[in-house]
Amino acid sequence: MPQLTLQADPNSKSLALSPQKSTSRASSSNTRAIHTSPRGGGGDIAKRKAAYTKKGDEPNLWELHHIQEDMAAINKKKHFKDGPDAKGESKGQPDRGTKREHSPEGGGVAGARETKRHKNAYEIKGKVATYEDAARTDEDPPLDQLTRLLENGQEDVPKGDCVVYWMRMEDMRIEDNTAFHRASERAQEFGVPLVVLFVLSPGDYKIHDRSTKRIDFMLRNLRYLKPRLHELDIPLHIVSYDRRLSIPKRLVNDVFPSLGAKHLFANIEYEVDELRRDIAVVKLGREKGMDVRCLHDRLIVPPGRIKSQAGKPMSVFSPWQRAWAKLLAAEPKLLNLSPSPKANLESVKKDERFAKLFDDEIPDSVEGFECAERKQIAEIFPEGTETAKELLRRFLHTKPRKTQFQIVSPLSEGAQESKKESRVSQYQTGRNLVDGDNSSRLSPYLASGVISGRMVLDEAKKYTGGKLESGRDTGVGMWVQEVSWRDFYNHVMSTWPRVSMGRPFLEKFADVQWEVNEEHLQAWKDGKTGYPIVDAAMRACKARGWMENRVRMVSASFLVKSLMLDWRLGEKYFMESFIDGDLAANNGGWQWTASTGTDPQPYFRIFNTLTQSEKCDPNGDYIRYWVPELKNLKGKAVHDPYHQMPSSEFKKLGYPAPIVDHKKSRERALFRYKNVGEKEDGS
Ligand SMILES: Cc1cc2nc3c(=O)[nH]c(=O)nc-3n(C[C@H](O)[C@H](O)[C@H](O)COP(=O)(O)OP(=O)(O)OC[C@H]3O[C@@H](n4cnc5c(N)ncnc54)[C@H](O)[C@@H]3O)c2cc1C
Repeated sequence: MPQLTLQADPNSKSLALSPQKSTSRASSSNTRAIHTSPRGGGGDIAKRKAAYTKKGDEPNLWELHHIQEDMAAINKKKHFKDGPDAKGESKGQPDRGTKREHSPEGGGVAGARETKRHKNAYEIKGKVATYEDAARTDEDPPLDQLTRLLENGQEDVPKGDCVVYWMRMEDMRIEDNTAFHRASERAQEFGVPLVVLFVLSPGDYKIHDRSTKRIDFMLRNLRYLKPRLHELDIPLHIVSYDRRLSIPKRLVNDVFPSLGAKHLFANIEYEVDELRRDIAVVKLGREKGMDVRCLHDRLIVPPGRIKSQAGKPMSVFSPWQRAWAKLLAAEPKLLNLSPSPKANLESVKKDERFAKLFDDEIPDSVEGFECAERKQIAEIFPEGTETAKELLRRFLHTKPRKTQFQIVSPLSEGAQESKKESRVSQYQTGRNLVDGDNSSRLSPYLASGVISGRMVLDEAKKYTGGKLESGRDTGVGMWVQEVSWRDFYNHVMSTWPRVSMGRPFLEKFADVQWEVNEEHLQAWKDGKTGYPIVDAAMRACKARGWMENRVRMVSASFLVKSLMLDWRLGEKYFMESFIDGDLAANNGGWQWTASTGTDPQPYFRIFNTLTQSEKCDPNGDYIRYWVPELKNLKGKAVHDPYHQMPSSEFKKLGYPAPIVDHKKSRERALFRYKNVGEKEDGS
């Protein structure tokens, strides 16, 4: 199979125009705006404009959009100077009126407060948006901008020679796919072929910290889809652009005209960069007389639908979740599945322009994202919607299996059918255990859209005789609640995009003082902290690209509260490692853990790693499997060998001693959260 190499993109000079390097953090966020200076200045913008003019480049709307946005920000400087009203808001429901508050929560504004400012590890690498940049983005979130743009649709667009559905790496399925279905309807109405477009964008993958496992999973799913699309005589057209900012222009100027396409359909991705890209596509497309439709599909309830009684967005999960369940009861059509797309006429192959697309090759790998463990990962997470459906079926109808946390196929034989003792029926307790397949393992499939949230809840509904349960008193109800967390964190990210720009939701914690300790960071990544449950989880993460929820929380908490390392370092590492890496969920999980997020774990509640270990892995099987140095230990010693064994015996294990003392590190964390901006030694 061919290997994808990065293509130079002559049309994308716009990248060179920005003097600020975009960063992986920016990725999901604000590529040009992320820098360490606390006050982004107009000088940068003037330079960028000058560079833009000097190069005599054709207008690139996306870049212009960024520049205009910055200009607008300067004009609004007065507005920002005073900082947000620290008292004005009730918890989690900032004003979303015409003049939005930019600090979601009272309690201090990073950068505005005079604190002893120590550079944090992450900031040194230039990964965190300034308070102002984030505030500006929150004030008029890109999703709102896109929505406004789409409200004034393009009228009377000629039908063109085909309709294009642009499949993204988050909606890789044929069934229940809103944009695919609507594109198919339009193609049928016009009597023209439907083409599926997939854009490979290594530049995006780099900047967005994509893992090799996730990119490989994406390619495997493309390979799964291609023959299924061909059965419908629908070609899968693959293009590749390394320079992500050039994508709108390349598609609108080159790809769509070459296909004679006037109508484009896509599902919305809620990350800031992706929204900005789509805004540019809509604008550029309209300039060329195209009709571009961006549709809600990813979530069960589209962002913005759930508001408090006062009409404000909600940031506390429990009331939000109740409103979510109430809305689904009132509008069950939100759960309706879209019909699958119809086949093209076979004559599509008579037109040379479309015929050749059937030969488009899916690369074996993307340069820079070769997955060394591909075979193993493909065994643990086989691709395809049919697999996802079978995993869901097994979760609902078969018993948990103790060996399923290992490197084994989830489709292996031996799963015993049982409704009464099925995994979902035991989910209330099972979800906190790591020594078996107690949860669904569907996160990679949901993150890549191989199966939809609606499809998943449709089965949950069937399981309970047609009524969707979402209360905590049954296993299935509790599981549905977990699925709603996915919606919730996407709502949060769409409403307060600041969270995806390296900013804490609670700005009052922006200046918590982190340690800068590369050795500790590396020990955490390598699973060599001397805390067995953390080490087991981190080694499992490396081997499988996946972790059970409980150990995601434990290992994240260990990084933040025990090692006192910046949560953004952990967030980035998880994204770079996970096959299910998803910005909204990952950021939500990290900000919860770091006590900086919406509805977070209070900062004074610090996980005791040892207690957590004994609860989530009661027999120590998970630890023994993933940390072979401890495989022969009996009883409780496996959770805490350093303290439970004579030192001479411990030394023989070849396993590290704990790199921090739990009690001392706990006190340190409490001090630093309580006294933001300070270190306990006054340094
Ligand atoms: C620090 C941290 C980082 C995380 N990073 C990610 C990530 O990158 N991608 C990701 O999909 N999940 C992430 N999660 C959430 C959660 O850990 C995983 O979704 C879950 O472990 C996946 O296992 P499962 O599919 O068996 O889940 P199940 O328990 O079977 O739940 C079903 C589905 O609900 C959704 N879900 C469950 N819990 C959450 C949650 N807390 N937040 C959002 N969605 C949820 C997932 O799509 C999941 O597949 C993170 C959690 C933490 C604490």
